[in-house]
Amino acid sequence: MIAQTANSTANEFPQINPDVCIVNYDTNPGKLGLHQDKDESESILTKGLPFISISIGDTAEFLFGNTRDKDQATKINLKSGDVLILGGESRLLFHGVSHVKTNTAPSWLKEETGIRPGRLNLTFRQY
Ligand SMILES: O=C(O)CCC(=O)C(=O)O
Ligand SMILES: [Fe+2]
Repeated sequence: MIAQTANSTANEFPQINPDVCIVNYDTNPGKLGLHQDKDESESILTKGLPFISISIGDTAEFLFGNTRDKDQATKINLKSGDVLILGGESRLLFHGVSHVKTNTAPSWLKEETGIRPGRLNLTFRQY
């Protein structure tokens, strides 16, 4: 299942103690080709410990699947405030961003924070 409540998802994956937060700011097109995240240690990957991606600002079209073929990948929108957790059997899925959708950030966020056009993405990882 892809979309779950935070509570049910949190209970399914082993907890991580992140030691790194990678911060990216993507403007349109913000393309990130399909890849697997395998830089973490063998033991982290073997246990399926998740990494966590938080999206703020403009919406990204996010792709994931079992191969590097973007035509076979599932597409979902990651909107501002969405939290994506890839762990367990999903830990080594191929994933990427096809594009960032211009001017899709919530208007309250733009007004209250002055955030620039684009998508702020934070990924928390344990190495
Ligand atoms: O943009 C995202 O939500 C995921 C980013 C990602 O896959 C990565 O940094 O390896
Ligand atoms: Fe990744």
